Amino acid sequence: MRSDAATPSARILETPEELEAAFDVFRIALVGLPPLPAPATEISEPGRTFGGYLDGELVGTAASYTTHVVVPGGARLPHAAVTRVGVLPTHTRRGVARALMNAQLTDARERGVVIATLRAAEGGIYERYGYGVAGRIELASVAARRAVLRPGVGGGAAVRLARPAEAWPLQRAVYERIDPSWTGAISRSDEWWAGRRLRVLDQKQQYVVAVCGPPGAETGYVRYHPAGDEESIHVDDLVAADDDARAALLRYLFSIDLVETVKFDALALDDPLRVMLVDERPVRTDSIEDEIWLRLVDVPAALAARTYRGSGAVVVGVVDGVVAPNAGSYWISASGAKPTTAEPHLVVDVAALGAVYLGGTTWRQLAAAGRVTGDLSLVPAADELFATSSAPFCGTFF
Ligand SMILES: CC(=O)SCCNC(=O)CCNC(=O)[C@H](O)C(C)(C)COP(=O)(O)OP(=O)(O)OC[C@H]1O[C@@H](n2cnc3c(N)ncnc32)[C@H](O)[C@@H]1OP(=O)(O)O
Repeated sequence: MRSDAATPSARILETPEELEAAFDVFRIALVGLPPLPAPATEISEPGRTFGGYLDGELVGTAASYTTHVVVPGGARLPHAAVTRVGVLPTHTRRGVARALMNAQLTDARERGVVIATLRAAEGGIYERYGYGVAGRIELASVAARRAVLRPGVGGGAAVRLARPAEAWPLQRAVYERIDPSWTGAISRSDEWWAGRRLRVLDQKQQYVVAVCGPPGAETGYVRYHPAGDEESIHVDDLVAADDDARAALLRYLFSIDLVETVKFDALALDDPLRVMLVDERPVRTDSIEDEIWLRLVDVPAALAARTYRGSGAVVVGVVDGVVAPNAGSYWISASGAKPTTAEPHLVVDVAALGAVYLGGTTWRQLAAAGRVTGDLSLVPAADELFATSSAPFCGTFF
């Protein structure tokens, strides 16, 4: 029964029954998600699933995986991969998601998490909770027959198909051996792997895993599945230790008989694919979408952990309406970032700072959007400081 006066609350769920109930809430909220073909405990990190309550009834949920994220300069920071946020359609717009996000943020801070990221179902939801778009991906279709790699491209390593029994342990072993170090990469937890495997087995039974490199020392893999029509494949996951391994996997994908189109569901915006081809026109952008929504959970720690470039210095003022210790001024130069009592040159809210943190959104773009105030003549200096040599990219969906 609806009671408009009810105040939403959130708490950590512990028992298997509570976790099942939370998954059911998420399944109903995310219209169309099939039931989980295994106990929810298999995909839920203990202590990381929150329940949202109204009138004592479980009506919402939010969960996370504990991993690390790579930030500019290569540091790996404690990270919460936020996932499965949902509120029953009968109880939306009454503050349940806000209660969940705030409880999750407080808990993450207490555990020493520095950054939280998520993948948003809709673009209009998460900025209010302090998340900004820090990285974007390209979805692209490649006409396989016309995709010819340049003669100078490597990729001589042999590619073999993983046997069904080894496919999942092998993907994980290769990912962990590579230990991705690009800006935006994250580690993948036990529960993430369990969840991914269950979903793929449930929905994409015809998936194939191909690996390259010598057995026991593989340097990359690609997992793909046939698309709806019979002449296309979707690349779900492609991980390579280096350019050579990546080229070997691409060469394989473009040479599969009967496959006219290879669809990539997530390429970094500066992926070298086009440039590797003799003719780049077989690559067509289907869309560019937000990938990494980033929330700075601990602003001083996050700012201190990444590197900066150039010779300038700016004092950035940060506004954070939820996490009071994040608010304040930070002196940022190539020698580092630290809190200061100086007057800020540029002022942003924590979501805008999250957007520029990995270098995937620029201060100039924020300024054009009216999201920076202060002495805007220092925007180019801020951009020089925050510039990175590669576009942020995660490549892990959660
Ligand atoms: C990381 C992920 O898991 S992505 C998947 C997210 N889940 C879904 O999309 C499933 C379907 N949707 C839902 O379950 C819910 O609508 C949620 C979780 C998105 C929001 O839950 P609610 O409890 O309705 O949000 P809540 O009442 O706390 O709203 C907070 C604010 O967000 C706004 N808001 C909530 N959902 C939306 C939306 N879909 N679009 C725009 N604004 C929204 C509310 O209007 C409110 O605004 P205000 O702060 O200006 O008052």
